[in-house]
Amino acid sequence: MTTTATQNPAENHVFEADVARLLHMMVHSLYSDRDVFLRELISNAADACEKLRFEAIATPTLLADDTDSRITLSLDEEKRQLVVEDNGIGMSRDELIEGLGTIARSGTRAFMERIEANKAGDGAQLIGQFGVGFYSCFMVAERVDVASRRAGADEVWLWSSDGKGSYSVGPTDMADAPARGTRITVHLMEDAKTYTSRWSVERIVKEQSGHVPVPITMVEKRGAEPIQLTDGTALWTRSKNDISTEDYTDFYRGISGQYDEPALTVHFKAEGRHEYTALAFVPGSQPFDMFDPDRKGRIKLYVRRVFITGDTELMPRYLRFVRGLVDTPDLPLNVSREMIQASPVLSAMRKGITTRIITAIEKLAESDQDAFIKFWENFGPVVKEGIYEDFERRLQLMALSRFRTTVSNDGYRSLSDYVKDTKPDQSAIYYLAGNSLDQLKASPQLEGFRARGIEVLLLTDSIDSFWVMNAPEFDGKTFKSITQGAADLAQFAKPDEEAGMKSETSADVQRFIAFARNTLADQVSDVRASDRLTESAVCLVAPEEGYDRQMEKILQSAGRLQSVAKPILEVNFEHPLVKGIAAQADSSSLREDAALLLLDQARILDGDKPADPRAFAERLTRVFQRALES
Ligand SMILES: Nc1ncnc2c1ncn2[C@@H]1O[C@H](COP(=O)(O)OP(=O)(O)OP(=O)(O)O)[C@@H](O)[C@H]1O
Repeated sequence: MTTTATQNPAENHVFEADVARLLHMMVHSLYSDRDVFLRELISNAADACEKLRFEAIATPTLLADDTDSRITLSLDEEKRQLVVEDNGIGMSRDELIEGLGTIARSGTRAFMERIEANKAGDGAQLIGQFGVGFYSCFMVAERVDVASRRAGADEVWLWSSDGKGSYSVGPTDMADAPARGTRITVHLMEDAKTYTSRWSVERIVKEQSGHVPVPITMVEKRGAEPIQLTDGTALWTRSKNDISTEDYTDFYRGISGQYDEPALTVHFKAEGRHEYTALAFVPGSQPFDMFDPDRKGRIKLYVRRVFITGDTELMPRYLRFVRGLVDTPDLPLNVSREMIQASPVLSAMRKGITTRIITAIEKLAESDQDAFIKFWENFGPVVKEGIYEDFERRLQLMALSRFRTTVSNDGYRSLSDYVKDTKPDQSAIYYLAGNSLDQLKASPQLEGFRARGIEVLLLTDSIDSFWVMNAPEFDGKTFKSITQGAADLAQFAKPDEEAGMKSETSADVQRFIAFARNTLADQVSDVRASDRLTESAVCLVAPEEGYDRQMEKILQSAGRLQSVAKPILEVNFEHPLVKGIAAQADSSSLREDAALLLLDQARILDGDKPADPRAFAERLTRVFQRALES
């Protein structure tokens, strides 16, 4: 039965609030690069053809006698129209409303915030990444009509909107829609006439959509012969020698939705027990949602050139920035999602691609320092998750990692660099973890290490605190936090002293330490003389057992620590202030204030607040008053 417009008039719908906001932004903020709308429509058309091929595996009748996928662009200069038509899966009424009236993806809010903040004017570059593709046609359209017929259905629906807040959906005549698939008629704005010009459209298609795996033809004007613009051959099936860098870049842009150049391209064919072809890219810049906990890998799975799913675990999480695809003849076409995840072919492919990508990164580190550092700055924080997660490859990933250290200045050091420059008898790789490099550099805990010329890794990524705890030895050296346990620095000489020389603790200092231990007993587990301080009077360290200071803070703020171990207050008995306080009689009321103030000072140096800000202020006032009176 054919449904006609007269039987059932179109209903009006208001766009979801987020869509309306997005449309407003499309038109007002992204105006500068309007060509992208065509890429987005073509990419949706190609996806629709791939979805149909996939559904047709189970239901071959969906294809009827029209088995070859195609995308056709028809231009009409007089009517100022551009039509993008595909013979793909098509959309039912509900799918039209769902697909073109709402925004399902959570990342869209982040996208809009970024556009609104107008950061680096990168809006157009973000369209593809955020998947807000279709709406981009309102950058050039006064009105858009989408006529669609879902494969196998005998209804045709027309969605129509001027992009100003509402749209209509209603049944339409068969004659107004393709026999299968979707026809999108873009009624162009006066200043967007260029999209009816053969040359413009041809240029944009070749530049932006040259590697879409569905052939694209163009009908220049009504009644003209169709011209083939691209042949839809899958790039990855061609020999590497026949593919230029530009070809790869275009393909990468299509698959990633990013506009940059790929930092690395890995294309290979595996033969032997499992056969597959992989084409994967490391992007040249960070995808916006790299740290989104829901973000999955973005490697598409094809079986004999048929797109099966984009939702497989073909990449370990710590390589989630890699984009690309794998095509294998070793899985059945009608493979289910569960079968895929459990399949040994999948794990073989995952292993194979992971190895190739890591090898390519290693080669980059050897061959092009600058490019490698750029890679590291973009993706290092994610790659380091692998040291924690990938038991098999953790040493390899540790060797790849680069760090800021107390001697790196503006550059980076590898662990091999570190180990090469360790002191004789230094058995540990020392590290200090925290939130910001500046704060770490100013940390009192570093003083004794600096004075002895011992390098310390400065770790600022949140994953750092995790992997260092589980990391195996690197080149025979263990990782040791300098905010935990004893520093044992006396074994290393300062430039002006001999190794093993320990200054004598005076009786006064010993007395003061005993007093402070007593006074601060409910706040610290110990007060002791420090060999890690040279300039500051005090610092806090964590006890030998348990977590270091930074890890404690991370776990505490995540609500994952039941009770926090009391820290140890280390006191620099060479410091004139400490000496002066220590010289006071035990009965002096200054001593109690001093002990408590020293503890709060250590807290502040650690980036924390005094335990009781009011009591802290009162104590400080008393000390000032005393100084003024004397
Ligand atoms: N030509 C088409 N044929 C069939 N469905 C379509 C077509 N164009 C759009 N759609 C549907 O509308 C939805 C929204 O499209 P839109 O371009 O806004 O985002 P997307 O394509 O899902 O995201 P991404 O750009 O990340 O692929 C699509 O997911 C698809 O379901």
